[in-house]
Amino acid sequence: MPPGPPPARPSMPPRPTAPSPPPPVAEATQVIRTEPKPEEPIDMFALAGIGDPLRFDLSKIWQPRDVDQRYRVPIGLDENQQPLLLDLLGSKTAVGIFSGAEQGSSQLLHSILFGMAATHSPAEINFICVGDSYSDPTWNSIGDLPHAAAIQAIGANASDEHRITTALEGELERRASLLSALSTQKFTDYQMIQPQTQLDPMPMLVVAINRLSHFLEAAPGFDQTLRRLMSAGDLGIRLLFSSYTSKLPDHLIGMFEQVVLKFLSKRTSQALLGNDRAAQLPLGHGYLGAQPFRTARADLPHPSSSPDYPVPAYKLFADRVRNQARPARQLVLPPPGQEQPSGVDAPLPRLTTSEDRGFGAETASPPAVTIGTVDNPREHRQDPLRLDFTGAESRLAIVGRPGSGKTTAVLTTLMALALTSTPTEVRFHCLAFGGNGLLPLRNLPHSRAVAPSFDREQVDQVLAHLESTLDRRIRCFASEEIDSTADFRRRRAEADLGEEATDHFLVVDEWPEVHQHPGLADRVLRLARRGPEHGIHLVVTANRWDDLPRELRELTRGRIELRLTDPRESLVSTPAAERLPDEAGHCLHRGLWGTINLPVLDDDLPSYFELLEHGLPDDLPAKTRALVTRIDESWQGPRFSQLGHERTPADDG
Ligand SMILES: Nc1ncnc2c1ncn2[C@@H]1O[C@H](COP(=O)(O)OP(=O)(O)OP(=O)(O)O)[C@@H](O)[C@H]1O
Repeated sequence: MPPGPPPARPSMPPRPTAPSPPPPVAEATQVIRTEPKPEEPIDMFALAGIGDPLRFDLSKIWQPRDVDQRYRVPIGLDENQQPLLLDLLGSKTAVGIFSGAEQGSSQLLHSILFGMAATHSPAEINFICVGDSYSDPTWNSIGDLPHAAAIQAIGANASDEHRITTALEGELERRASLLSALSTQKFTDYQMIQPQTQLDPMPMLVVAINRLSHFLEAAPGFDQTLRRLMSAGDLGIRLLFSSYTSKLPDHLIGMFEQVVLKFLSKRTSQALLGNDRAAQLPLGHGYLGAQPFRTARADLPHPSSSPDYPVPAYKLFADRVRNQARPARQLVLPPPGQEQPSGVDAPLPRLTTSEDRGFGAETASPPAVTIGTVDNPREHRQDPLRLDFTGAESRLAIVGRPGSGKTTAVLTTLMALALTSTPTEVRFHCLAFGGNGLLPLRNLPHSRAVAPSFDREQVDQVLAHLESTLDRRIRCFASEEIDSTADFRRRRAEADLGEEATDHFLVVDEWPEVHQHPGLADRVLRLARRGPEHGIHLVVTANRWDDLPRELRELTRGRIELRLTDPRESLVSTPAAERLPDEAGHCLHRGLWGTINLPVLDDDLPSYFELLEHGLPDDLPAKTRALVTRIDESWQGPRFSQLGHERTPADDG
């Protein structure tokens, strides 16, 4: 946005022949302090009635207005030097501001948002600002306003468009369901009734789009959302866009109130106004419909600033109101992975050491753990990436290209289990076919085996042990009339069943290697079929879904899909897989984009700045081993034999 006042300009442009309605007068206009001379630039804050952004009375600016004054904002002065008001509750859903490139439409869009923020509290109006990657200057200081619900430039990042469109669609659904909860179809009626209810307030939401046609080129998928916004009914959402061209999507035609500023092209002027007057307009002049006016500006240098370093009034206004009101509901949160990765304990309650549970978090069985965070743009939230081994995730497949973070995801899952359950409650049996990544788990008191592929005897022993456990449980469940693992766990707490109700986890890291062991795939499949209902769970990893046998693919309803070599092979959604950043630890879980925590303590991770400079340290495996040692040393309960790693007298579970 060009700083400084506009050049001196001639008098008003001629009025077109079409008649225009008299402008309504807002309460705010009655407190204008100084009336600018025709040639003086018009300060938005003076026009809006709040005056000097350094001096206005914070307690007064957002006083509730009469119904007929609400959502009317001044945008400039008409030919009689009277404030010209834009009525956002008027009949049209959208307002389009047109000008040639750099001829003031983005600037007016920015100024109008500040005019709104100066006259309406964040409880009354919120903004979502979107644009192409060159739009950032148009949103200067908007992010500091408590009215800002989201600011999103759509650039090279494939997920940005999806996140903003999903967030808006979620907002449409949320508003529609709030309205229907009050059996009303009008947002203004909702606003009237809501204070007497427990329901959320519903501020007007202005979707501000900078350079609409450029934006739609960068974000073609947004067109569909635009269509929905325009046809959604009276949900209190208004579109405010700037455009350098008269060409617009069909569904906008006739749906917007038109502000036309200077154009160099007579043809565009003809298309918009039916004459070539926009081509004769001086900068800073325009038409609202047929009404000529001079535009107000929020970016005039404040008199207190030095001419060498002019500080625009909007910045001072934003600084004053920042944090001065409850901020708008944030509709787009920072994308996953924007911040530094978290450690395995980040989602856990405080870790302590106790005599009966060792080192870990005090949480109850049954086994379910949070191993990361997922983005839920439709609900405007981020949720824990939670694996529930009592349900769908009892059979879990972790699939992704080499280096996408599969082994790390397994480590984090098992470390999270080890920090939330004792070795009596959960036990791990790992076939470490994918390299040495799982070896640090060997010293966990929860691990019965971490068997490498070359140790055929150990691999066989792992399977034989689980098979006999399964067979024993099948008989035990029948004789004791146990109908579920929940029942099993409950009965364990109450009586001696002659069978430990431990949840066993068979982990097969790098599935294709099973084919090096004749008969192994069938044995694992049998455990996968019958195990979960008897507390025996399966975690498998593979580079591709096609590496898993069809039956196993169908059985594994728990799925973590990391970045695939070919996203078209996704079992979740190809577009979602294509949008996933090609960075280790980014995944899809239940259709949502998430990131997986690292298998080390949060305190052991570098600070954000260290991470920016040096990336992840090389000694993460050492830190995982240190955490394992800490858990091991703190465990004072019974120990069972560990295959290939005998350390303590056995009590075999
Ligand atoms: N959740 C994560 N967050 C940050 N970095 C990660 C994460 N997971 C893995 N990484 C990084 O990516 C590297 C590869 O991870 P990992 O060995 O787990 O991948 P993989 O898919 O098992 O690879 P392969 O198929 O080659 O065995 C690790 O060294 C680690 O630095």
